[in-house]
Amino acid sequence: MIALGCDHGGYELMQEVIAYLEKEGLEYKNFGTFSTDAVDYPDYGHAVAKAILSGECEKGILICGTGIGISISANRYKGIRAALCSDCFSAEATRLHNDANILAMGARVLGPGLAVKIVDTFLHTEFSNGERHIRRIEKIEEL
Ligand SMILES: O=C(CO)[C@H](O)[C@H](O)COP(=O)(O)O
Repeated sequence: MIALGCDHGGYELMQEVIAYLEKEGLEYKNFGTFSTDAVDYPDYGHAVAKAILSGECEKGILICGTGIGISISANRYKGIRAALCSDCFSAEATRLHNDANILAMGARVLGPGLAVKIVDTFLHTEFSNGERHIRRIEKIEEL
């Protein structure tokens, strides 16, 4: 199950992401927002982080205008590794190396075609399980 969260800046791009997930038959739970009415991005970053930490969802996708505020919000939670990506190389690398559990994107940064490719890359790349990467992730989680 993939947890989705966005603010008003990310709402329209999230509709493209949802269309992709539905086409691929991937299950998701949408924590909102559900319109372009102005909201506060931390509310959605927190909701998606909590859904992952509770075990309800395995991964998350967060979108705000830049992707910055909503990823900062999610990364306040121990055990959350939210990666802000604007390219497919980073989306692949953050799964392989960081075992990122949330993909964050900026709707005012990316076009929908690239954003959907980034989502596809993120969701279809497994953690490498490399010893050095595990050691580094454990150091992140120590704090
Ligand atoms: O990118 C964001 C946070 O990092 C927000 O989407 C952005 O700050 C919203 O701005 P506004 O209220 O002016 O639409």
